[in-house]
Amino acid sequence: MKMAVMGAGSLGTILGALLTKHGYEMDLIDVNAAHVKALNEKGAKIIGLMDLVQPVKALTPDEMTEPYDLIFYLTKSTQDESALPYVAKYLKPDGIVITGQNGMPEETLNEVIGKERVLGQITGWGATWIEPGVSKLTSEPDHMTYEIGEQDGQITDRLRQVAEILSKAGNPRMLTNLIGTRWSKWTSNCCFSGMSAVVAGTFGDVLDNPHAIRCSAHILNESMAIAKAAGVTPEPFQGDDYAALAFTTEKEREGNIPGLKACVESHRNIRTGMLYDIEAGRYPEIDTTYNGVQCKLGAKYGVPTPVNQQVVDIVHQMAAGKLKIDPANVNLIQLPVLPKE
Ligand SMILES: NC(=O)C1=CN([C@@H]2O[C@H](COP(=O)(O)OP(=O)(O)OC[C@H]3O[C@@H](n4cnc5c(N)ncnc54)[C@H](OP(=O)(O)O)[C@@H]3O)[C@@H](O)[C@H]2O)C=CC1
Ligand SMILES: CC(C)(CO)C(=O)C(=O)O
Repeated sequence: MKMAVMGAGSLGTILGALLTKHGYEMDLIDVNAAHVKALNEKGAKIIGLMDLVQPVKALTPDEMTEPYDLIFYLTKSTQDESALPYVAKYLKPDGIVITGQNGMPEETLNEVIGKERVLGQITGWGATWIEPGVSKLTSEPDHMTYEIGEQDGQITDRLRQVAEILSKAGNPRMLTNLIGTRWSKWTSNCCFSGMSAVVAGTFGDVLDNPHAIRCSAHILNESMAIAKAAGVTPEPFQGDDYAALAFTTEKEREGNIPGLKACVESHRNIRTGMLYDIEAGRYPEIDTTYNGVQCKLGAKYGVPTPVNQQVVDIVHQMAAGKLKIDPANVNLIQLPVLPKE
């Protein structure tokens, strides 16, 4: 079986290295020529919570020649436009692509690749690209989870086959409600990655700021209202029932905040990749993965998203250099007034 990781960055370098180590024929494909060179010459070096140097085969998209049976798709959503045409061109007619991106990425892939060839993967671990050839694993290796599913919820032979492959790089679980599980992770990302950008800090900085965590709670509320309007049943994610944290009154919101905080307490050191992107002068995933998608879906289903919209506006202004990367930006967000109880 001929396989590739498309977008061998933070996550993809590690996934590609681990699958290569277990004997799979893997190509690590990435636009960063210096990274590709280092991977080929020195191997993939994994640091942080894993210590591994693994010889790998890497190439740039322009060097692709052979069709693939299975492609793990791990570029950022802001790179879809440049990466997906290569996936479409080099995927066998009966091949599959599985997207491990955050957000709700399947729809975008369906349009370019065709729904019948697209599977979804919720990546439950983190990594940071350090320099050419090097990626840092930021989650414990035994917490490297992959929740994978067919878009129609069937447990198929090909899904089992992907689970078998991913079992060599962590712990896969097959889902019958991919979108329901995605919804909860996506909600969590919008609450904490979105607000991590606004507070110019870590998830812990969001947790410790009373106004910021209330903003996160309202983002969750908007997301759950959209799920209801869209007919989606959110599933618990990593044991946390985000849907149960929705509220209608101020009293309920305050009562639910400790539960919301508990969902990410163990991730308090994470700083959203959107901040790194803004600092590096790159456009962040706000419109294509995080709160901007909430606003688009809210508009589609007639659900107001005032807090998500303010997060999007602030991140846009930060990315355009019109607002400083400053924790005080959180004070710009105004919350909707709720009945007291
Ligand atoms: N990092 C994490 O901890 C987690 C990330 N995710 C999600 O997974 C996805 C990937 O994230 P992450 O690994 O951090 O992203 P990275 O930016 O680290 O990796 C993406 C890689 O794709 C490369 N790339 C860009 N354009 C193309 C192209 N046209 N063809 C091939 N490669 C390309 C990038 O190169 P260059 O940098 O030069 O543009 C980069 O090396 C995102 O959706 C993210 O939200 C999900 C869970 C955890
Ligand atoms: C939260 C995290 C680090 C992983 O899901 C992420 O992808 C982001 O905010 O950029």
